[in-house]
Amino acid sequence: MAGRFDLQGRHGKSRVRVSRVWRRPADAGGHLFVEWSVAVSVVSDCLPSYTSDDNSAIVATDSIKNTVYVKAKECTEVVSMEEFAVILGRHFTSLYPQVSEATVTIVERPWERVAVDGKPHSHGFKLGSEKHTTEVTVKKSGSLLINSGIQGYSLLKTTQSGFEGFVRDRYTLLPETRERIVATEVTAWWRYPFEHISQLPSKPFCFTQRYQDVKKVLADTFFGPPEVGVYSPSVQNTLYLMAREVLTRFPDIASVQLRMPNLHFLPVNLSGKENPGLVKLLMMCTCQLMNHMEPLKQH
Ligand SMILES: O=c1[nH]c(=O)c2[nH]c(=O)[nH]c2[nH]1
Repeated sequence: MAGRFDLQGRHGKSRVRVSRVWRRPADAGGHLFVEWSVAVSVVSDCLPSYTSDDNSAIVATDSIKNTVYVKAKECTEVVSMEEFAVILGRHFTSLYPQVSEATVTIVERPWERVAVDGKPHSHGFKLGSEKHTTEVTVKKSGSLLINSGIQGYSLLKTTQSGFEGFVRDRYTLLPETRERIVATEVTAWWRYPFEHISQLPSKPFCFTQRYQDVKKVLADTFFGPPEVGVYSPSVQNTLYLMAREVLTRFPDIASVQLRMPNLHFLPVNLSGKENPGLVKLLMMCTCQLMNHMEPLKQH
C-alpha cells in the first residue's frame, strides 16, 4: 500500500543584499541610506515539484531575489525595514495564488551618519556596531506577525555591579563581590501588536524611531543615571529591569525577549604580583516578558 504523507513546501532566498538611497536636500536632513540583507521564504502549494518533475507552480528563488530589488526601487518614499518586509510579504501572498504565507527577515547594516566638526554630514556615513533586525510573516488572509530586534549591542560598566548570595557548595570557586565589572552583548526581540494588515497604522508608524527608543531604554536602564549609575545585584535582575522598562514605556510592544551573556572580567590571582589581570569568560542569561495589554486600537 502506498504511504500517505502530510507535505508542506517552503522555499526562498536568503542573503539578498540590497541598498537604497533617498536623496533629500541638505536642508531637509540630507541623504538617507540603508543596506539590508533580506531573506524571503514562502509557503507555496507546489507539491508536484517535490513528488515529480512538474515545476509549473514554482516561483523561482531567482525571481524572489529580483523582486526584492524591484520593490526597493519602487519605494520612492522612505520606508522602514518593517514596512519594506510587509510590502514584500503582501506582494508574494497576493500575486501568486499558490503562495499562502511569506516570511521576510531583514538585518540592517548599521551605517550611521557622520558628523564633521560636530555637524551632521549630508551624505557621509560610517559603519556602527549593533544591528537592527526584523522578521515579518504575512498570510494570504492578511494576518500578520511583526517582530523586530537588536543584535550585537555591547554594553559595559566598570562599577555598580556585584554578585552575592548564590549557591555555595563543593563546586563553587567564585568569591562573592559587591564590586566588579559587568559587560554583556544584548540580543533583543520584541513583538508589535498588529495582527492583521488592516491594523497597521495609516500614517506611517515609525518602526525605525521605536527601534532607537528601545535601544535607548535598554541602555539607560543598564547604566542608570550618568553621575552615580545604578547598582546591579546580578545580570538576571538587570535583564529583567531592562525588559520591564521596555514594556512599561511602550504599550505598542506586546512582548520582549532578551538574551544577555555575561562577559566576565575576573581578577586573576598573580600570587604576589601587583595589578591583577583580567580574564574574559562567558555566561548566558535569557528571559521573555509579555505585555498583558490590549492590542492597540485603530483611531
Ligand atoms: O550576574 C551574574 N549571574 C550569574 O548567574 C552568575 N554566575 C556567575 O558565575 N557569575 C554570575 N553573575
